[in-house]
Amino acid sequence: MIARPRSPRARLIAALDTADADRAAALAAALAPECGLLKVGLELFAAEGPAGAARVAAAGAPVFLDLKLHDIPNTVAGAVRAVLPLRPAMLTVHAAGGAAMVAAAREAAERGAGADRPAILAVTVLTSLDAAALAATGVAGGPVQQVLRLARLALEAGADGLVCSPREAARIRDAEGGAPLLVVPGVRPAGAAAGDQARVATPEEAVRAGADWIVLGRPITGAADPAAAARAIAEALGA
Ligand SMILES: O=C(O)c1cc(=O)[nH]c(=O)n1[C@@H]1O[C@H](COP(=O)(O)O)[C@@H](O)[C@H]1O
Repeated sequence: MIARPRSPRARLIAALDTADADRAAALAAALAPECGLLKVGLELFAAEGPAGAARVAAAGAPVFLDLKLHDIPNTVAGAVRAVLPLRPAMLTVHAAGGAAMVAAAREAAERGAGADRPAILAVTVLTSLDAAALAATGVAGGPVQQVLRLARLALEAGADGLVCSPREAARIRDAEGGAPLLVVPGVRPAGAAAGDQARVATPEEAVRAGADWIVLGRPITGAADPAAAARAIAEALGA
């Protein structure tokens, strides 16, 4: 399983959110030397499937396959088995799928890939949800409380780590300690547009709060020079 990052550059995960495999491959080639991992998400996977993910992997950096699986345990286990040949370093499931589903994902990964398995990361509360949007889904108590509840559930079920916003990272570290891998999207360099992200902070704040890795998409891929944008973020973290 992937080891914790040892340098500011290694903390950086670039999200390659595009439906165009040629663009994803070009971004991957430019960004592989500047980042710890490259993230393949739903947009590229829906458009280009495993072949799209393989083109990103060809750039040479480890791949974070962010499929946010959320289904009955049997179906999630099957999906995990199906993507193992891509040798992702990280794979996401939704903690809200429940303990049995998270456990099924972990077991399928372990059986299929042994010690080489991807880290199973449980997404807690999407960073695009503010308190009102979360309440509208029927969850009482606010994002922090729900993130902490789902974090405990997922870790007890066998998740290796969590995905949360920078606003909850320190609270997770207080509650769960240093062991869980913490992957934090909703990250914006000072002055960058938040877009559809609701719970955001800067790269420096996210790392100070306890993030192992930070995920940035548009602030990097939307820049005129994505590699330079990634380098600037790593430099701000002390690279
Ligand atoms: O699992 C994720 O990576 C994820 C979880 C979450 O709660 N919020 C979130 O933004 N992400 C992903 O992180 C990336 C953020 O992209 P930008 O908003 O463009 O920086 C996207 O690829 C999202 O799919």
